[in-house]
Amino acid sequence: MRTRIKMCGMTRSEDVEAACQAGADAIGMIFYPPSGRYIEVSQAEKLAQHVSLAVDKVALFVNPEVNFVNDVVAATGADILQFHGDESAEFCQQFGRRYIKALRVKSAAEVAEKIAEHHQADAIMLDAYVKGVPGGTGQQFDWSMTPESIRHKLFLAGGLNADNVGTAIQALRPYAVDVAGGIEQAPGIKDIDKIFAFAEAVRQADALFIENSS
Ligand SMILES: O=C(O)c1ccccc1N[C@@H]1O[C@H](COP(=O)(O)O)[C@@H](O)[C@H]1O
Repeated sequence: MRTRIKMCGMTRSEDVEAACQAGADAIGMIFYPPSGRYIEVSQAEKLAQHVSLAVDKVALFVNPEVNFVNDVVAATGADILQFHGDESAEFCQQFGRRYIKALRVKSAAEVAEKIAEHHQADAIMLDAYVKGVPGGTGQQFDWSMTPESIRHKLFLAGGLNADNVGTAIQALRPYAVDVAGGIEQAPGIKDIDKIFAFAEAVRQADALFIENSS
């Protein structure tokens, strides 16, 4: 299995195109106004037109209004919704779209409880817990708190970059890795070299697995 790649927090068309060229499987757009990576719906509508055919468009929200989610989906054609706040399972399911439920890792017990609550989510993202900030902090969490049972639908996030993503893949074998800050020069402004380096580091880690298992 190859590790899927989601590159998140896109604000510029050239970054979207570079991510698609580098081999990203999904592109994330952030609809959480306090984020330095936030984009308006009208901007996202234009950005979505630069996403390659087989690359999923992910719309990220933190405790959004229902109408706002519907507006974003209508404007961007988002394939996948990512809920990064305290949304209930019922809330996430009502849109009839595939969705990723992001959980911030505070304790193993709490993660287990939330995974059980969100067992119908298409994917679970684990990200670092930082008080008062819902995500995109550039911080890593203690990977040993990752339950084995969700590896097949795990999006690993939190402080990943080209230097540490290989170690993360070796340690956890997640379904996908998710990155925002690790491919940037400033919030929302991606660095093309870092985009390609990240994708290459993932490919190298996957190749090592194939090599070691043959
Ligand atoms: O990136 C943000 O600003 C953000 C804001 C609110 C919720 C989630 C957010 N980002 C998500 O967090 C991951 C990890 O970010 P990083 O690599 O540690 O910088 C990011 O990929 C988004 O999925």
